Amino acid sequence: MLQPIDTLIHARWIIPVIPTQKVYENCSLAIEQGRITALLPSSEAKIRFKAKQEVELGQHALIPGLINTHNHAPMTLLRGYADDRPLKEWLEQHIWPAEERWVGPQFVADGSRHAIAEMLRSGTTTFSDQYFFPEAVAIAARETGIRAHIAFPVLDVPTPWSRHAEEALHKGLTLRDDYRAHERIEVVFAPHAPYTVGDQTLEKIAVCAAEAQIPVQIHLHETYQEVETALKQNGERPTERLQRLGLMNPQTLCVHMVATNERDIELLKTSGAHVAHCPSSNLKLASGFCPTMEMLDAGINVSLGTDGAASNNSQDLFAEANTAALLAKAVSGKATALPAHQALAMATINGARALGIEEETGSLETGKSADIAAINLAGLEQQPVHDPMSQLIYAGGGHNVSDVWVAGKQLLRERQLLTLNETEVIQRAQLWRDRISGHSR
Ligand SMILES: CSC[C@H]1O[C@@H](n2cnc3c(O)ncnc32)[C@H](O)[C@@H]1O
Ligand SMILES: [Zn+2]
Repeated sequence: MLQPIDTLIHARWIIPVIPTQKVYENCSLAIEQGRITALLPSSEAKIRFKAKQEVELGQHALIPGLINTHNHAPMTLLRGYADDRPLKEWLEQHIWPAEERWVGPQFVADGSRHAIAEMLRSGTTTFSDQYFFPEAVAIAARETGIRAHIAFPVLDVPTPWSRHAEEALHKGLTLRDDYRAHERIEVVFAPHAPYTVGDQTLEKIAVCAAEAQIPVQIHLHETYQEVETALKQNGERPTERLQRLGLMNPQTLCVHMVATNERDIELLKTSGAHVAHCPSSNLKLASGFCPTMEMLDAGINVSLGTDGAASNNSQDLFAEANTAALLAKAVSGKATALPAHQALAMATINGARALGIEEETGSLETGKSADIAAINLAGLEQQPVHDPMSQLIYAGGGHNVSDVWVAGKQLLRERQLLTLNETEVIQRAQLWRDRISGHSR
């Protein structure tokens, strides 16, 4: 008697990420009620299961869905708006004025749906987002089926979403309450950066986060200028300040960590805080190089993020994995640094650890949520396939992703989005472009 299940996916290769470096050939994943129930040879799967839906992916690699641990999804609508400038000038003279003028619930809804469409089409099944009107980002994630960490922004200064930190905290915690029981969406703290949030607010967040076990993410040590200014102002490095305020711990995700010294690495190591590495954004804004190999060798958990589309300008986490691997070699002077399997781990299981959801996702293990990406390796540019892991990181990219599932639900089939209307997403982006460009800067 065949065992009834929901979905059976047969693939040429399955790369589960855990166990590390393992590649299974001609195997299948069985899925029941959104979870992986078995990973076994296809020959056995076909005589053991009767699935409602059976998918044959004879030239594909199945991997855990990618986890983008730092994004500002709605910024897809500002892609290309102010390129080729350093961070401070980019933010203060271009992005913040544009956000003040244009950002509202509809901008965030349209931009989020656009980013989610791009992420799903490049194999991302979970993203962590930090942006104004997080209610609208959460709705976009809820409606499209992707998994999300909605990191609500807290700044002491007025923003399009909040007049002051008090209001941001109140609105954000109400939103967290609204999603308390949601299986794919968690709402967490995002104090924007040490230079936009004062001690009092950071301390408040630290106490609340520790009490209620809420993750925190913050832009940290993004540039040398940030660290130098902080040292001049109060004689403390931002990492030391966060440590003093109770924010360096395993619930904190430090985004960027470019301008680091030995003391910062030691603090990251002893505190158990995580690092979100955003190599394209760091390169494009000329912020510097995050010493990822030093961090990984010290046992620090380093994940990957695209950052927003205005500073990348892509939402493709495969591209980040590729850039991270190449950059690590260049920075360390060692070709052995950050091999393909480690880059893939950074884009998957390390991301899950950074968000505190490693029990749920980040690898293709039985019992975990069926968050899966299938990558077609049949193309000219991927031949011959000596090592599928190598093709994924060094010879592929998000454009080779064919199918995606989140919690067992298929969201992408043969590159067609199943929960989003691609034409409508493009039309909304063009409408925003017309609005923004018709207005003097
Ligand atoms: C508080 S919502 C997010 C806020 O952050 C801005 N932002 C985008 N990219 C970066 C970056 O690399 N460093 C610092 N701040 C960034 C975004 O424009 C929003 O204002
Ligand atoms: Zn950012």
